[in-house]
Amino acid sequence: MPADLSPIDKAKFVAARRAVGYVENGMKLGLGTGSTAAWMVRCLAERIRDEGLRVVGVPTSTRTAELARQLGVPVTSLDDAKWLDLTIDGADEVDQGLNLIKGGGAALLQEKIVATASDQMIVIADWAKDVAQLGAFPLPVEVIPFGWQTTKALVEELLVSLDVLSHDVTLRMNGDRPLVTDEANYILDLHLRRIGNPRQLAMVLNQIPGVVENGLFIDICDIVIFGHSDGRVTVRDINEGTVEDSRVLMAGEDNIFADLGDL
Ligand SMILES: O=C(CO)[C@H](O)[C@H](O)COP(=O)(O)O
Repeated sequence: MPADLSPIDKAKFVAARRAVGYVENGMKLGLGTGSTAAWMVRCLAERIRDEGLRVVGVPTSTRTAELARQLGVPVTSLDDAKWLDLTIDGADEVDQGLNLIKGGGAALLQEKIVATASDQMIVIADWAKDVAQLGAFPLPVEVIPFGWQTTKALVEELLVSLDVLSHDVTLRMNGDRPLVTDEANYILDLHLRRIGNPRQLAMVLNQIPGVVENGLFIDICDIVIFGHSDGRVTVRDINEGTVEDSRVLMAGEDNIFADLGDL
């Protein structure tokens, strides 16, 4: 195990490891984006290598596609796969109703399309993403570059009318240039007070011309697996509440992180 693995990375790893346990032979999978999703791709590659697991994945970003190819996880397009059995992805915040804020990694558009085209979505996250109410994490909104400043003004006007704006809406930058998404769009980050009605906000944001999609995932996630740095996971199911709070067990090991070096 890398000696300097942070407590957060340990938590992400155990959540990913547990989620990959839900994967069955022959499944078509949505592969999320971000550092937690990258652990999931590594754990999936391990099962493909060690158990001969047969799956195909639809990546939600060029980053995830590259990682999957490097590690020998077969990939295809959503148009080829058409419908998926399961998507496993990270999140920036998760509330008690399993509503999410996503898009911290600027991949929310493909992530939402892929998760919506799946029978089931499992979110994997470290314990710090578990919140009572969404909104402390700035809400990402993908907008087309044409007229983005007008779109931003319309978004601000809406947020003021809903009384949820805490301070300015900002254009996400990559150095001294706007960050450009995989779909050649920009990202606005909305700094809000806590979001009282995420369903309403998600709907009205998408009515604004120039807005492509927002990072609120409502009624999409079925199960959340929160990892803890001591190797425990908390599993929360949308239908059954918290169904499990246990340590991730691996064959004959005292140290849950002992085989990280193989990934
Ligand atoms: O939504 C996302 C990318 O658009 C990520 O899933 C989210 O930002 C969580 O990332 P990480 O696992 O690195 O904390």
